[in-house]
Amino acid sequence: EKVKIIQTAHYVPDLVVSNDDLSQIMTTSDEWISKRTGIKRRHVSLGENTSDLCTKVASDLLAQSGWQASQLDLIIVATMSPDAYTPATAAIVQGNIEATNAFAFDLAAACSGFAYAFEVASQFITTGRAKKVMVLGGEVLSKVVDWQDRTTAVLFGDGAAGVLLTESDDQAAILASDLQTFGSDAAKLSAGLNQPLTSFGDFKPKQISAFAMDGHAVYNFATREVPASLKRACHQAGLELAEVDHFILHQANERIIKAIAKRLKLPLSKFAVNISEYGNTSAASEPILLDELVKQNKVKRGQIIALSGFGGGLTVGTQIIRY
Ligand SMILES: O=C(O)C1CCN(c2ccc(-c3cc(CO)ccc3Cl)cn2)CC1
Repeated sequence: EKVKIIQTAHYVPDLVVSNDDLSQIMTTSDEWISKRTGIKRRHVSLGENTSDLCTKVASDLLAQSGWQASQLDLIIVATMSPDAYTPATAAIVQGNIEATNAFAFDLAAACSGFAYAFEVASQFITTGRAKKVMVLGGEVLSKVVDWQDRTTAVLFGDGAAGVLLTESDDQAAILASDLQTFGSDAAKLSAGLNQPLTSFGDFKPKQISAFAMDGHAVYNFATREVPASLKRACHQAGLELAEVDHFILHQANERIIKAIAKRLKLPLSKFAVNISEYGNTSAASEPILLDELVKQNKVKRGQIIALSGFGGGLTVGTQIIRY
C-alpha cells in the first residue's frame, strides 16, 4: 500500500539491571541467562509508566520529523502493559503532546502488537481516513512480571519506540502483511488475568496475575509459525526470502532468532539482534531495533525489510516493507 515510514524513535528508562544484579535477588546467573536467552542487561522503569515512555518517543518523533502535534490524525499504542483499563495509554499520550486533532486508542496483541498496530494504521492511510499517523509500541513489563519467578523475570525489559506513517510519495510502500492468531493456545502466555465473581457477596481483594508462560510451547510455536508467516508474506509480495535485506524480528530470545534463520536457510547477518541490551520488551522490541538500524544507517531507503512480531495470543504478525 501507499504508506511510508517517515520517522523512527525509541526510549528506554535510565536504570540498567544486569544479569549479575538479578543474581543478587533471585537464584539465577549471568551464565544461564546469557546462554539461554542472549540477554545481558535490561532497562527498568522507576516511576515512569507506559504512557510516560510513549510520550518521550512521541515527542522525539515530532521533534526529529518537524511534524506538529496538531497535524497528527491518529495515535495507536500497542501494549500489553497499559497504564490502566481506561484511559487508554494512547489517550494519555495524545493529551500529553496536545495532539488535539488526533483520535487515539490502544491495541492489545502482546508481542505482535506493533505489527498489528502498523497494519491497522496503514489501512487508515490507504483508505484516506487518516493522513499523518503515529504508531507506538510501549511496555513497562517490570510491573507485570513476578520478580520471584526466575523463569520469567529474567526475560523482560521496559521500553518504548515508534514510527510516523504517511502516504508514500515515492517507492516506499508496504508490500505485504500476514497476521495470524492461534486463540486455542491463548493460555500458553498470559499476564494480568482478571477473574469474575464466583458468587455475589464473597468479595476477595483484587489481585492482578503476573506474567506466566509455557516457555517450551511458546518457543516451539515461534520457531514454527514465524518462518511460515515470513514465507506467506514474501510470497504475497512476490519476493523471494533472499530478496529481504533485513529481518527485524521480535527480540524474545536469541536462540529463537537463530533457529528461524536456520529454518529459512538465510544468513544470520540479515537478522539484527539487540536483545542483549534490552531483554524482551514485547511490543516495543521491533520498533526499538528498527530505530537503531535506521539511525546506524544500516536500514537504507529502498531496501526491503521484514518486520515480524510473535507471542501472546498466541499471535504472529509480519509486514514486508520497501523502506
Ligand atoms: O532455555 C530455556 O530454558 C528457556 C526456554 C523458554 N524461553 C523462552 C520461551 C518463549 C519466549 C517468548 C516470550 C514472548 C513474550 O514476549 C514472546 C515470544 C517468545 Cl518465543 C521467550 N523465551 C526462555 C529460555
